[in-house]
Amino acid sequence: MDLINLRILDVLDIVLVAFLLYYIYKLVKGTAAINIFIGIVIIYLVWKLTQFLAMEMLSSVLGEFIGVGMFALIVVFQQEIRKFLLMIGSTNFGRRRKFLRQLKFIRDTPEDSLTNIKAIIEACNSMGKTNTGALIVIKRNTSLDFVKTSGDEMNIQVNTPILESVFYKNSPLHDGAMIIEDNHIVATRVILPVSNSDSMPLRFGLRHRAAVGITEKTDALALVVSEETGKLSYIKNGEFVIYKTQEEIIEKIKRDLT
Ligand SMILES: Nc1ncnc2c1ncn2[C@@H]1O[C@H](COP(=O)(O)OP(=O)(O)OP(=O)(O)O)[C@@H](O)[C@H]1O
Repeated sequence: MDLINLRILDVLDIVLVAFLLYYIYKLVKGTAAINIFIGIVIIYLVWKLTQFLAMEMLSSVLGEFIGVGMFALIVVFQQEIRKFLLMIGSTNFGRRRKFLRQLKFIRDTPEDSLTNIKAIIEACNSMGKTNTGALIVIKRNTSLDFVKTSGDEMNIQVNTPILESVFYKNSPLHDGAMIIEDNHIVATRVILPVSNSDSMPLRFGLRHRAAVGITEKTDALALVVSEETGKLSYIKNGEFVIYKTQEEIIEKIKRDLT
């Protein structure tokens, strides 16, 4: 019985390690950190091999290196570790929020705090038609106060004409990003942290890099209307989300916000 239990735990152990490695790979894929990650995996495998072959000296040298290397790793992978923890934390929060909402179904979230995604996407599409650039960030769990202060704080309920007029080229508010929290525009002209990921195609400029940057550092969602092409991009967890139709992007954002 013990043996069977042990085997099941072993399988679980391997599956969990595989998941962990997969997520780490996903986080560092396309960044300069990928080479460091591969280097570490190689050193670790060599260390394990030297242990297995009982090569005492080499194994103790590599063991020391890996022990100290842990601290170096935290420094080198600071951004990735942050993103990873955020990913884990925000998934749990999302579920908990959904669960709580189901529990208190009678006193559900007030209508006006459910973000009007349809209005946002309609505004983005109409801005796209006139090649009006826009950058909209929608808050989820992580606070965006650290960027909000760089812009002009406000409190206006989301609706299509307001969004369009903010990003209208001659509007004094059109520059920078807009932040939306619980269906309210809470800041405009916000300066976002720019991503330095080298996996982004060169054709994307600062607006797209800023959208990727904020979604790497927080769990927020970002929408970008390109001034050059009019195309709408949806960015989550530092990556461009693929969609085909307007209905599909609305559904995806709604799902990501619950
Ligand atoms: N760090 C930032 N935070 C917020 N907004 C920014 C930031 N950097 C640039 N922007 C916005 O992006 C605009 C310039 O975008 P740029 O042309 O470099 O981007 P792009 O990704 O090529 O987009 P587009 O396809 O619209 O040209 C700026 O006028 C500004 O409004």
